[in-house]
Amino acid sequence: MMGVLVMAYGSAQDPDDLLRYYTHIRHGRAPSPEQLENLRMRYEAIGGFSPLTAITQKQAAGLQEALNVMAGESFQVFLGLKHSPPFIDEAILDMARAGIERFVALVLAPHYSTMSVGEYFDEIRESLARHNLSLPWRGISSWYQNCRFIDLVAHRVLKAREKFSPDEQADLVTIFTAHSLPQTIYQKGDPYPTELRQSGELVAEACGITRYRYAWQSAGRTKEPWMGPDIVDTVRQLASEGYYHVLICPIGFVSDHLEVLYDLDIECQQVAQDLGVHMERTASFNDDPKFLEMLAHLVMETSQLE
Ligand SMILES: CC1=C(CCC(=O)O)c2cc3nc(cc4[nH]c(cc5[nH]c(cc1n2)c(C)c5CCC(=O)O)c(CCC(=O)O)c4C)C(CCC(=O)O)=C3C
Ligand SMILES: [Fe+2]
Repeated sequence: MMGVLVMAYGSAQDPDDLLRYYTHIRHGRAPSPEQLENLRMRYEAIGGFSPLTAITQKQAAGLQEALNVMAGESFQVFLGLKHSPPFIDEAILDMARAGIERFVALVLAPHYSTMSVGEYFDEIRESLARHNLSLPWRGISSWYQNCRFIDLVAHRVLKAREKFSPDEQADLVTIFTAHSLPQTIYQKGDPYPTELRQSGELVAEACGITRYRYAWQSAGRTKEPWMGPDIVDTVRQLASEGYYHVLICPIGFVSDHLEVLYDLDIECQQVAQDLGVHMERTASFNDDPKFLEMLAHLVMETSQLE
């Protein structure tokens, strides 16, 4: 039996879990009361708390089903989250207890950065060492180039374009976004910025669109500089250039969560409306069976590599 360790960010369980969650994201440093209150307000604006963990659980269950159909029950999926239970460390222990001898590690984020996917892989190494386990494993660093993924995103882009009239579509600008990171990744030669560009190019080519841009979203509220251009500034910039129809494709994310439901649908949408910009975004994959089939293919292909 091959283990599949599916990993994602995790979200607060309920409003009472917010301080613990925020402190965990900040590597153990508690946020100030103002920072906490600000975060609480953002969660309240999307209905109290994030749907992320529930969606991630459905994705893991759907991936297990797809693997069962395609590979005859030779894979067992385990879920490990970065910042909330079930933690990656618990999933590693569960795998060992289940007698798993080797596993594929998959992060539910398509692009690689040392500060995103790299940290999930670090957590696996630390957990294995902590428990004196020596399971061989293969991490899927990134999967933004996977042609099935590109086709699925292209399909979502074409679908979302239908929300604009044919005239508006002729004028429409598509913006591909991913989570911003501190600018220190530029000095480290991190592949993340290039990977976002490549994924956008591939999708644009697949849908036959030529007017598109890139932006970073959801930059942290810290003093250090984060990667730009920011999505909100980009929408302002486009309006100043005379573009009033904008489609955002948050290609760096595969679920609905705070970054999508608040940062795009509320914060960025408000700025767009104030400017008279018609803004839409592509729908998240969530537990779309086609998306989970794509992940199943990816896992099977990776498990067959020597
Ligand atoms: C690369 C990356 C991804 C994408 C890859 C991946 O998915 O792994 C991602 C996703 C997400 N980030 C999320 C939430 C948050 N991230 C924060 C803060 C931060 N993110 C960072 C990086 C990333 N984050 C970093 C370097 C910080 C600063 C830490 C510090 O301060 O040292 C904060 C703190 C407050 C704020 O800054 O807004 C929150 C609440 C949620 C879930 C929201 C929900 O519950 O629905 C999701 C999916
Ligand atoms: Fe984050």
